[in-house]
Amino acid sequence: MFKPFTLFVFNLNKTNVFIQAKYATSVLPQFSANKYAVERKKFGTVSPSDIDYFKTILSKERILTNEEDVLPYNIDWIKNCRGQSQVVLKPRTTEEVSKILHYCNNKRLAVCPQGGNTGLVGGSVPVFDEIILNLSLMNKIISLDEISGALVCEAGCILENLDNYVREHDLIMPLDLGAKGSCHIGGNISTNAGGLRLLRYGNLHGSVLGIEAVKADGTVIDCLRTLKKDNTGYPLKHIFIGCEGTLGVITKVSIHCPAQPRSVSLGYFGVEKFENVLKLYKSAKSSLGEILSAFEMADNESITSTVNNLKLSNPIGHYPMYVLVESHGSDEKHDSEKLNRFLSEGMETGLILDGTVTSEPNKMKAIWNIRESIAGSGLIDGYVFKYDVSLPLRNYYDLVEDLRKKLGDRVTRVYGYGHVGDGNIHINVTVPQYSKEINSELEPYIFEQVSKLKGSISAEHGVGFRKPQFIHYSQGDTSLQLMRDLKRTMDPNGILNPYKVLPDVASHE
Ligand SMILES: O=C(O)CC[C@@H](O)C(=O)O
Ligand SMILES: [Zn+2]
Repeated sequence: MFKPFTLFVFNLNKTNVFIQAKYATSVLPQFSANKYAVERKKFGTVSPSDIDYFKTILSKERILTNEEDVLPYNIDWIKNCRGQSQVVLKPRTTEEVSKILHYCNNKRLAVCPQGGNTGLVGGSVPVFDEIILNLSLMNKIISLDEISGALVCEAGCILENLDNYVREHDLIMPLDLGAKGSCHIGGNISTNAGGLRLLRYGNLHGSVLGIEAVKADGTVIDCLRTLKKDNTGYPLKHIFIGCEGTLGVITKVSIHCPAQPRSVSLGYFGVEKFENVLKLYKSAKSSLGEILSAFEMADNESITSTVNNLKLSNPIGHYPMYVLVESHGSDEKHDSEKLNRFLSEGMETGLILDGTVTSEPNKMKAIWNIRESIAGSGLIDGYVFKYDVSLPLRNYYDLVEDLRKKLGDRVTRVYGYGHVGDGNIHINVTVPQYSKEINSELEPYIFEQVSKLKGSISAEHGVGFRKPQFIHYSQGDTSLQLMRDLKRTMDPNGILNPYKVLPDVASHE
């Protein structure tokens, strides 16, 4: 039976348990209700005979059909989107993924590939009743070359587990993000996740050495090399990096792990205004040079949200802006000389008003925890409108101030924080409950402003199903057409993660 898509908004009570659900909207904004119903009919609905077939591939306990068991896989972690899937499949091998997709493609059954389900744009949960293909059991580490740093593993490995593993071999993972304890490396790669240290270690297009992925028809594409250099034909692995599961399901990855830094320090500073944050960034680049591993900012509202809502303690007083500066180096003496120069310059010029610098792992963890908790802290206010944009640094913070003026006390908070070193700011607007009126003031306004400044409407979280109708603010017609052509070539029946990324390519006749 056809079940309509629901974009749910859950209100959270103070203990983080959702207590009620309200519809934000009943159809995807880019489709009229009629068009949507027509689109949806292009896919089949899972029947008992399909389940019987899946039982020939997967053992019983790896097929979830009980409504209660399936529910957590249908809802994204910010409890914003809720699909209506009837079944979760948990393959253990690439061969199983291939057989499942081959079957689904023939039967026109839509599939939503899912990793740790930590995405922020609804890309990892179904829209309707797509089959959820959850990769959590594909979590084996296959090999690690300690000399080259090439790690090969399955897509369902949790990022933090991989980091712990490679650290035993004096290496680290090249990416780190707040969701590290539950996100999967396959999900990170298929969304091209950025995170906290992109400034130092670059993005995943640079770190990923190889990929094994399964196409919609079940064909296994083996690009699982461990080479740094390989100019033989089109660089296919890049097609899967950031495709959000719409062109194929990543099953194995090979990734370059840098050496574990021997000396790490973290500074947390109070700053008077955003202009000074930029000056401090310039100074950090020149004083710290190659050891600068992260330069993050959070405004006062962001820190207040975390400290008040999550009851965390802030080791420094109240300031309009906060900055985190981290160094990864190999020589403690040399690194502290650089840090001292940065600090004394910052204090002499008044750019740093107050702060703390530490190399103690527990203290660094506590400071990072404040920064990493900002993303979830707004949920306690009720509903969070989240925007993840790239902007030229000189305009980085303007939109936050602009929105504060525009929205006034009709919202609970407007706050900005993010990865200054990457020109990527997260703007969060919180309200007690979802409001259509506020939504229409924010969108497309924010995207229009970002587009005018030649920024990106999604810096690192992807497009998912929240933003396809806005993708044109960042991509031109000819680029979009090429993306559609690529989708049609890779997935002619449109079964892979339909309604995500591209507008109007849910499926094709
Ligand atoms: O939730 C957000 O808006 C941002 C999440 C994440 O990318 C972060 O940098 O903390
Ligand atoms: Zn971020």
